[in-house]
Amino acid sequence: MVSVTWTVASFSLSPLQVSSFLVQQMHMSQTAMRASHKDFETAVNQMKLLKKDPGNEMKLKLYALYKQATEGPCNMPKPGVLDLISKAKWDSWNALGSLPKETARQNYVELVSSLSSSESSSQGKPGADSKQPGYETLVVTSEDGITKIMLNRPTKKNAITTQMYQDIVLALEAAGKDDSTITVLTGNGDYYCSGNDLNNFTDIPPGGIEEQAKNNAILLRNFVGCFIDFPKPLVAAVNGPAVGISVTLLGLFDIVYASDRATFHTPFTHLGQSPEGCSSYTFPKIMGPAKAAEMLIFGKKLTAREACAQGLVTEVFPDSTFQKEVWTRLKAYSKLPPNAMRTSKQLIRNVEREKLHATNSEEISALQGRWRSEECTNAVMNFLSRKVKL
Ligand SMILES: CCCCCC/C=C/C(=O)SCCNC(=O)CCNC(=O)[C@H](O)C(C)(C)COP(=O)(O)OP(=O)(O)OC[C@H]1O[C@@H](n2cnc3c(N)ncnc32)[C@H](O)[C@@H]1OP(=O)(O)O
Repeated sequence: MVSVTWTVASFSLSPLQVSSFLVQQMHMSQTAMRASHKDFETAVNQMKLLKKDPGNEMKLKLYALYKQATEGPCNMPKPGVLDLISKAKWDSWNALGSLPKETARQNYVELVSSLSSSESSSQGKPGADSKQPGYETLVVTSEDGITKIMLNRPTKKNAITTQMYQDIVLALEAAGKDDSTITVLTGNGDYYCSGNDLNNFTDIPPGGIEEQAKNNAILLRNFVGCFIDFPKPLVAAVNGPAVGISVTLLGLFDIVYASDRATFHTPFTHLGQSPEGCSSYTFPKIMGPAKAAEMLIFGKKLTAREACAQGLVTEVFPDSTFQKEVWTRLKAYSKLPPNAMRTSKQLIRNVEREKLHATNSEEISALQGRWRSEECTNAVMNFLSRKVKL
C-alpha cells in the first residue's frame, strides 16, 4: 500500500490539476466498465479452479449473479415447491430483482476474487482455520455464555480501520461457531463508534482509486454479509454516540440497548457518500420512509430516546447504570435454551435474507461511484485537514 498524503496534495493542486485529476478518475471508471466483460470471463474460469467447495449459500449467490449478469432479471417460471434445488436457485436469482447486468457482473467478479484470495491466503498455513487471531483493536471475551466484541480504539472514537473490518469479520465468524449463546458488540470509551475511519481513503494501492474502490467494495460486502448471516442472537450495547456504518448496521441486530448519552448520526450526504449496511432497506422498514429519509439523506442526528421511539433502539438506560443493567439482563437471556433462540432468530431473518444481500450489493455499487466522486474526495479531505467535524 502506498500511503498518499492527500491533505498536502490537495492544497497544492491548481484548478487545472484538479480537473485533469477528475478527467483521469472518469477515464478510470469508464475503463473499469469496459474491462468488466473480460474480468467476468476470467472470474467464470477462476471459479472452476477453486479447490474448496464454497458451500451452498455462496454457490446460490454466484449462480444468481451469473444468471443476472448474462440474462438479466429472472425470466423463468417459478418451480414447484417440491423441486427444492430449482426453487432455491430461482429464489436466489429472483431476489436480485432489476439489478443491472453490469452491476451483477461486477459483483460476481468481486465475489470470486474474494473467494480465490481467501483460498490462497489460507494455503500453506496448516491449522489456519482453527487458530484464534489476536486482535489489535478489538477485545473479544467469552463469559457466562456471552461473547463480547468490544471496539477498542477509544482515542479515535472507535473509528473502524480496514484491519478492524477484517478483524470484526473474524471475530463474528468465531463467535458464530463458539459455545456462547449470545454475541454482543460494544465500544470502549466515550463513543460506541465514529464509523468508517476516514483515513481508510488515504491508503491508495498501486492500481489507484479504481483499485481502492474495488478493494473497499469487497471488504464492505463481506463485512455487512457477516451481520446478515450471523446465526445467533446479536446484541448492540451502544455505550455512547454512534456514527455512520455503526448506526446503519443496527438494523441487522436483534436487540439494540443504548445509553441515554448515545446519539445516532449518518452524515452520508455531508461526506458525498450514500447509505450502506442495508439501511436503505431496513431503516424505511423500521421507522417509515419519511423518518428514514431525514436520517439517511439529510443526516439528522437522533437522541437515544428518539431512536427508541423510531424502533431502531430496543431500550434506553441511564448512562450511570447502563453497563450494570445491560449485562444483568443479557446474562439472564444467555441462560435460555440456545437452539430455540437460534431457531427463532433464523426464522425472523431468513424471510428477508436474500433481499438483504441484494440490498447490500446495490448499496455497494452506488458507493463505488460515490467514492470516485469529487463530492466525496472533498468531504474526506476537509475532515482530514481538520476543516470540519460531522
Ligand atoms: C473500507 C471502506 C468502507 C466504507 C464504509 C462506509 C462507511 C461510512 C461511514 O461510516 S460514514 C461516517 C464516517 N465518520 C465520520 O464522518 C465521523 C468523523 N468524526 C467526527 O466528525 C468527529 O471526530 C466526532 C464527531 C466523531 C468526534 O468529535 P470530537 O468529540 O470533537 O473528537 P475528535 O474529532 O477530536 O476525535 C478524536 C480523534 O479521533 C479521530 N476520529 C474520530 N472519528 C474519526 C473517523 N471517523 N475517522 C478518522 N478519524 C476519526 C479524530 O480525527 C481525532 O483524532 P486526533 O486526536 O486529532 O488525531
